Amino acid sequence: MNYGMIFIETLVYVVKEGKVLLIRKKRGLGAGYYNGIGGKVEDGENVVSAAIRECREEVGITPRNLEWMGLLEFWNYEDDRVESVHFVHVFLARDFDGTPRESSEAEPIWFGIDEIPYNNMWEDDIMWLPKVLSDKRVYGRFEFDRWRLIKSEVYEVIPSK
Ligand SMILES: Nc1nc2c([nH]c(=O)n2[C@H]2C[C@H](O)[C@@H](COP(=O)(O)OP(=O)(O)OP(=O)(O)O)O2)c(=O)[nH]1
Repeated sequence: MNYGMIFIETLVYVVKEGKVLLIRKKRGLGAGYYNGIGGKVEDGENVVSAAIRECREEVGITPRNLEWMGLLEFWNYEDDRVESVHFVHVFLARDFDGTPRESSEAEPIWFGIDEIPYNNMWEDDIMWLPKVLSDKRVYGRFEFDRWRLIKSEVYEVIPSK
């Protein structure tokens, strides 16, 4: 959903047999980084249907039973001006249909939970993704200047699951 500079987005982490499915993003913002599967919610979609569509488009799988794990806010500044604000809903999926395949946007790769390549990921991920993968819900607010992290706040959502 694009309200000018405000975006509603999704991120899905598929976890199965002690591994998490990440993508290596091939283009756009964050290209070259490993990330969960996701993108912008489009007009007429709800957040869950967008999360499912992005999984199908990016890696050809359909997640089952998405569990909502939290909300992240990414505020990107250019000097003192807000360039864009991204509200990102994070989900876990413990099962899926289909077989992960590469697309023009993403290459899917499984990582052991202890082998997640945080130094090739967005800087904030190490502050909240371990909590999500330990089944904790999170709320995070991050400020960036030209997409370099300058401020962070992370909370576990209480009551937890
Ligand atoms: N893990 C993580 N994900 C982030 C961070 N910042 C950020 O925008 N993302 C995610 C949220 C969205 O899932 C994704 C945005 O991807 P995108 O702009 O390519 O969206 P899209 O697939 O709809 O692409 P497009 O059609 O606009 O090209 O990146 C971050 O700091 N950490």
